Amino acid sequence: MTPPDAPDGATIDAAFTGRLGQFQLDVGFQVPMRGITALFGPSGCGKTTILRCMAGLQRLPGRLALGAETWQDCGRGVFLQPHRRPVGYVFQEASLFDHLSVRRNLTYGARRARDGDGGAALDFGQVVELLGIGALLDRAPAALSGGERQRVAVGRALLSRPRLLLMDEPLSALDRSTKDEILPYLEALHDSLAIPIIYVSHDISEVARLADRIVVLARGRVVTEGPVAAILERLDLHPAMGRFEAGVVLTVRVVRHDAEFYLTHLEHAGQELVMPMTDAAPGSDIRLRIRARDVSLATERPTGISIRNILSGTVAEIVEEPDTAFAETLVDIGGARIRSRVTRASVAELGLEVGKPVYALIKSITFERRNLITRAPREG
Ligand SMILES: Nc1ncnc2c1ncn2[C@@H]1O[C@H](COP(=O)(O)OP(=O)(O)OP(=O)(O)O)[C@@H](O)[C@H]1O
Repeated sequence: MTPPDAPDGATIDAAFTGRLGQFQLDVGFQVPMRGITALFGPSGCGKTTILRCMAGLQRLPGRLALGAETWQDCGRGVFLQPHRRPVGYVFQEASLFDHLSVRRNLTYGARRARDGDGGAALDFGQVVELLGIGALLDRAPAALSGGERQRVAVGRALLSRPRLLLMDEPLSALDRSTKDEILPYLEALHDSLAIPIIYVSHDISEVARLADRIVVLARGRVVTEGPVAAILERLDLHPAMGRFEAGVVLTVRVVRHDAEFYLTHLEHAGQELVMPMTDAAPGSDIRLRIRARDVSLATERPTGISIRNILSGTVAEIVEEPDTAFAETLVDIGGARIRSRVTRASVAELGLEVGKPVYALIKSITFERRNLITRAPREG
């Protein structure tokens, strides 16, 4: 299945300004018309409102263009009504018709598309295969698990032949293990679809795993926007990004598998890493997420230590957090950077400063399978 890709350089250009009760929205962003763009930010920052504006469900002054197609331009009196916008919308809770089978729920979406406006066409069989819902077709929605319901909701949205897929915290109502079950399907969507996805989430590990780009929001405004790897290594975004889950994504090459110890050996810029065995093929690139709190620093290469991943690098940045015990550091390991959260006391004791050679110590165990993507990130 190789749907046509968006024309090179085509962008989604969105800008909305307006007041809703006490809330003031004033946002503008331009993102590639391909891949997954995450809208990330704390509760109440305006993520859902932006999606609703994009779908035309909320009418605020502004502008929305997909490539050469303008859906809204208040300056020119253009406002495409919601039912005329070829948008697939997936909500937190799948809103399926309970009296229809899964098959009829899916074809309901497909029927709507016949007099629709085109969009990246996927046929019924392709959608069913992509989402692994073939065995569910004759069931009633009441007989589905939460994860299965969400997959059917995504399938229904896709069969409406959207030109834009809007997903509003599609995993947040699911428990951890159901999330893990559904994430690979969302990754598959990313890899097979030409349809751009705007993905709302306040879970940074989900965003790190799925998204190509992040628009960081706070209090109705865009704090910053850019490729996921570049945004995640920014130490100055603490207030907007949260501390506990802070970390980076690192693209590494799979070198070989070690069946005896059940490990996979990886390589990044000439340095070796290991992780619990994955099924990714040797030679392929995978994406790891490494949390700052899982990385320690040493000024000499330690010996007699159980940690397998010891990467040499130099300190690129240090941000001490006033009135706390902690400092965030960025270590350049040759082309990529790793974040490490250490105490300010360690910074002082080890004499850490920009340019100082250090070793970043990462426990193998932190490379969890759910933090993996078997592809290199697309950066537009
Ligand atoms: N129609 C409305 N009238 C008044 N206030 C509104 C309206 N719609 C949204 N708001 C307010 O706008 C703010 C942003 O809401 P929004 O749902 O977009 O946030 P969010 O970032 O999606 O939050 P969450 O992550 O909790 O879903 C909130 O303070 C909300 O109460």
